[in-house]
Amino acid sequence: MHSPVIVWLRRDLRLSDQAAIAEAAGKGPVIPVYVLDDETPRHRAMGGASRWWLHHSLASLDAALREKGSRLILRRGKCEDVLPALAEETGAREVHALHHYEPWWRNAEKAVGKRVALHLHHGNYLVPPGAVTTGAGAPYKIYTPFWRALSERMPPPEVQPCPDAIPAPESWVRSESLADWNLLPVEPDWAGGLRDAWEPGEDGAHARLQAFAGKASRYREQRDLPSRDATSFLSPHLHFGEISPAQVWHAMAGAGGSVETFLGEVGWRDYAQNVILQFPDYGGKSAREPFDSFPWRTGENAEADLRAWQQGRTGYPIVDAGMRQLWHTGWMHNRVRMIAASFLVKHLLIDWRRGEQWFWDTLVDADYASNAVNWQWTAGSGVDSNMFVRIMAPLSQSEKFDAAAYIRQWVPELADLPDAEIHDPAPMARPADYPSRLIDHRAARERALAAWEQAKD
Ligand SMILES: Cc1cc2nc3c(=O)[nH]c(=O)nc-3n(C[C@H](O)[C@H](O)[C@H](O)COP(=O)(O)OP(=O)(O)OC[C@H]3O[C@@H](n4cnc5c(N)ncnc54)[C@H](O)[C@@H]3O)c2cc1C
Repeated sequence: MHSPVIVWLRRDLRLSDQAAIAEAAGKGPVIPVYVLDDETPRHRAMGGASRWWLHHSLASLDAALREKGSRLILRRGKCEDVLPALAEETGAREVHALHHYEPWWRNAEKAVGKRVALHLHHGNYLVPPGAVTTGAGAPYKIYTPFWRALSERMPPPEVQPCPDAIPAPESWVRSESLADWNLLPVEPDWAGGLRDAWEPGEDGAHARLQAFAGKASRYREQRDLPSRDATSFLSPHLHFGEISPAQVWHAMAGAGGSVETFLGEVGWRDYAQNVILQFPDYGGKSAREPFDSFPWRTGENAEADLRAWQQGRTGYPIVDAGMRQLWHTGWMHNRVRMIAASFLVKHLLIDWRRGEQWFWDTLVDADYASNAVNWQWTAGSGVDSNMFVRIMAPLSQSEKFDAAAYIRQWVPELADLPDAEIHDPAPMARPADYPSRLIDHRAARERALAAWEQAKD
């Protein structure tokens, strides 16, 4: 009998197109393990919405493994301690895993690799991060040339099906209980909206992919309209690796119409990871110098404004609709993410890191790379942008992208207002339970530009 092989699962919770599982299944009995690690140095503990998702995704993966004659072993602790201990306990000589690029995962991979034979495979990005370089061999900092170079390497490799059976060891080692990990909220149970909106797991991911198939060809025309469900809703599934980007690519590439624009967005995910590989601290450190001494607002009033933003009570309907959609479902439409993020940073002059943290805690697709890159892009503090002075006007954005139905759905206090008024209700038209604006747009703009003048000197 061959000695068993451990498969270390992280953000790659699927059985198909999963190179670590495919490789291990060809070598001997497989022990799939998920380690809940909040302890590895610089590890960013998952936020509440991500933990909710993780619970259900692990349950779904365990059920899928059991159909293949296997099961999922759960352990908690530092990966660099847990995995060598598990190898010793089971007699496993090898650990197989997919590459991950968050700084804490790279630390953990180094530490684990010193104590047990660790084999890392690709498969969570269209192209392995770091592999797309300029002619001179340097990594790209800007999306457009990055995407052009990446496109030349498409299509991605063919998708690998799930092995027919995953060989099991003679006996199973102890697993911790998922329920004991307390990943789900209890008091209060705020996850009702998440339960209604999502089906975590590989089946849920493929159901989303199928539902999107009929819409992909009209993506460019409709993706900015928050009142339509015109995007794929694949982000949490891609984040947790319940579906691979290669599977998404191969399923969609032939859809015709403007599907190229959609594939380009999937490429943003690769781009963001490419930035994190170059700047591992990007989630907490602005890439541009003026932002080190930026006069962000702090103190009681700023904290009250931050809370109003988090609760969707800024008095700007499009911002409030987005923030309430986020709280209720763990997801927000991309155009509205841009508007809401810009509003926090420029209208309220609150440090982008406070917004990044809130999104980290509340998004089901919270992703270190995509979140940080998009927040820094919006703030103008990123390697790829210098746009602080481009201040989005929430009201005209709301009109331009026809957000009336979206606002009615998420801000029911305003549901009776006609389209012409709903984007910017006049003081007399505001229902008593809807707040007045935290700050007037023009005053906010002037304050932001003055702050920028001060920071850049
Ligand atoms: C301030 C801000 C924070 C964000 N934080 C995150 C985050 O934590 N996690 C996250 O996955 N996305 C984040 N995004 C990007 C984007 O909003 C979401 O990926 C998208 O809304 C998810 O919806 P969808 O799956 O329907 O996307 P679709 O439009 O269907 O796009 C398909 C896939 O492409 C990827 N993608 C699309 N747009 C982007 C983008 N701008 N950057 C990186 N990848 C992209 C996602 O994986 C997405 O699932 C953020 C955007 C902003 C402006």
